[in-house]
Amino acid sequence: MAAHPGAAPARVVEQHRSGYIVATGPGDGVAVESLPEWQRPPGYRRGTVAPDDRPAVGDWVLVEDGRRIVALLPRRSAIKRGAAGEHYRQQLIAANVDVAFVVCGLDGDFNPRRIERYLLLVQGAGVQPVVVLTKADLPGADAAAAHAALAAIQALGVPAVAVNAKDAAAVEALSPWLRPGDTAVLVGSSGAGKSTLTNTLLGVDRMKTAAVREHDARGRHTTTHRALIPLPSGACLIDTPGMRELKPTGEEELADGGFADIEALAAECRFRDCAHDREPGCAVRAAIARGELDEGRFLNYLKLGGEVAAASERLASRLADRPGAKVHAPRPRKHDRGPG
Ligand SMILES: Nc1nc2c(ncn2[C@@H]2O[C@H](COP(=O)(O)OP(=O)(O)OP(=O)(O)O)[C@@H](O)[C@H]2O)c(=O)[nH]1
Ligand SMILES: [Zn+2]
Repeated sequence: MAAHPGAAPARVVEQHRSGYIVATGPGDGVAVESLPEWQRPPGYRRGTVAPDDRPAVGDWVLVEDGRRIVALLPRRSAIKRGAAGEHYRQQLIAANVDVAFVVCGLDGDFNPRRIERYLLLVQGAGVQPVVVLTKADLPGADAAAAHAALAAIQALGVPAVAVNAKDAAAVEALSPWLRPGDTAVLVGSSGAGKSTLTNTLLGVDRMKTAAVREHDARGRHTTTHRALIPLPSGACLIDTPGMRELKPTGEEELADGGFADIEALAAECRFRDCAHDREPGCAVRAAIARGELDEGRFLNYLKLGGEVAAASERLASRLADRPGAKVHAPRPRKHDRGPG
């Protein structure tokens, strides 16, 4: 900020190919130019500016003359995903996110394995997860099962609530994580209730207001489908298409991502390289046999651990290919042996 005394901070609410829409307050938004090196020129050369060093939705930037970004301010969290393709790439989806609501319906689609996956991915981004079980009102939703699911998630130290996403009471249930200045995202599979919850959090009045503002003639850009949405509570909700398909980046930690208990058990196995299969003295198998560890969750731990390890390897070889590249190196794993 000292280098740009004439510039003012603003937050990125939309990202486009040629530039950004930034806002200095709820509901406003102006198109600004980005730094030339953040744009992809026609003959885009690899390694010009790493995607990580370009702003994404949720980032704070400095804007000069109200129309030109001159700097990207440091971010406190970043949601990235491993992008598919021949070469490993990381794609930055959202920045400065405080809380991720992991949305899962208590209907036939309820799947603890999927929740475990999202918890791991969210943790990798440095974001607080909160599990939101929707469709608690449906006759198909078994109250006892819902209760057990909530208790199991809370036992991992993760807050969890059950709601009817269509009911305004859901706003109250999520209010502890939607204080003024908080930034939230919704993740979860298709049909889980993310759009429904977004509409409920926005409130009907707010939606109407936004629609009216679209017609204002000040050249301001206001739409109802923007990527960063101010909520009536004073919190911000980031809703970008990329958010809906998260894959491990290779930077996740199984111990911090909801599997601390299994990692602790594995440390008790007789053999350091125990595959927890048929080895004697396996503490993991023993816990499963005693009914203290859910086998489905253990198998998911192996599966997710394999995905993280594979992504981590691709990230490492990517780094080796491009010594000068500014991609963050994976943190050393807590255990030098991967699961499985
Ligand atoms: N009764 C009831 N219906 C719900 C609830 N949450 C979602 N639904 C319904 O479930 C369907 C899917 O909800 P959406 O909000 O569109 O799901 P989504 O997560 O946004 O799905 P995608 O846009 O495909 O990612 C809709 O018909 C909703 O009305 C709930 O808590 N209770
Ligand atoms: Zn073992």
